[in-house]
Amino acid sequence: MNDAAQGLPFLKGHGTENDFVIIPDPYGRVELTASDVARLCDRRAGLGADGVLRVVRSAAHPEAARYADEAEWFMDYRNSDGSVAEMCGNGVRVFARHLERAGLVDAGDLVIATRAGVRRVHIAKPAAPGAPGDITVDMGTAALPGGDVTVSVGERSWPARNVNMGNPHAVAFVAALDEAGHLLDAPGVAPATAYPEGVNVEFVVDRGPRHVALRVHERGSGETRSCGTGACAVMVAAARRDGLDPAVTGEPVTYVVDVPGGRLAITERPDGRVEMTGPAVIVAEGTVDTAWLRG
Ligand SMILES: N[C@@H](CCC[C@H](N)C(=O)O)C(=O)O
Repeated sequence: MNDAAQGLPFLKGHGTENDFVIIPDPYGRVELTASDVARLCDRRAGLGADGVLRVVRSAAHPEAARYADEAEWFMDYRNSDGSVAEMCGNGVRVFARHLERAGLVDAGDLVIATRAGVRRVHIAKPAAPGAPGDITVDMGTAALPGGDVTVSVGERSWPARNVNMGNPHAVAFVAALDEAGHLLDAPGVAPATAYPEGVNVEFVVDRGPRHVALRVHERGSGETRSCGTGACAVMVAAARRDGLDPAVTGEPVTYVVDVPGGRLAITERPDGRVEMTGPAVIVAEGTVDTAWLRG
């Protein structure tokens, strides 16, 4: 934290119940340590969230200055344990909703910088007053590193697909979502060399044609109610398992991906770009007591 700060303005929002504390910091003056982030995200002693989105002008952030001409705003995302991650799909939608609500951008098209590169975003106009439209994010292309991966919880294990959406995922198809138990701890993943930076793990079941449901254990946040990058990784893994590859057929493919906190629509296009559409809501705003945060 910046010692000069008297109180730290924040907002709270969520996308399919993946929830975030949002810290507006246009000039990059707020220094958030890992322990500050963990305190903010603490669900009993803090505000409670799966992660923090710091909203900084790209020009004011050393990791994003190179994007400043293209993307005015940089999403500085941290997991709830304070660790830094490259990308957060639900976070980008919530970040865009905050910018729109604050009057910093209009509905329509914008570009947001992330550690995984720039992401093109479309904010749909409200269908009716008070009914915010969905937000679509071009999530870039999925990388599918080869090699077998195995996910395990206790004595059980499942083959999984390694998918990178700017951040790392292991996608395991299971017979039932409760097979993986309570997910209090991070699932084991082998070989560990497949994920030198850690991994997000998705467990997936089929719900119908091009319709799946997932549970997720997120690196740095534990089990959450949704993961946007995870839903995209799952969609691509499910499509390949189903013998569908838009790059081969020339036709886009869309899957509905149910998450514990809602529903996302994910489309893979023939050029490999993956688009995610879903809701994003701001629910509160206020001021953090900086004496508490530093205490
Ligand atoms: N919930 C996010 C992903 C957040 C980052 C992830 N935990 C990681 O460490 O890679 C999403 O919606 O994509």
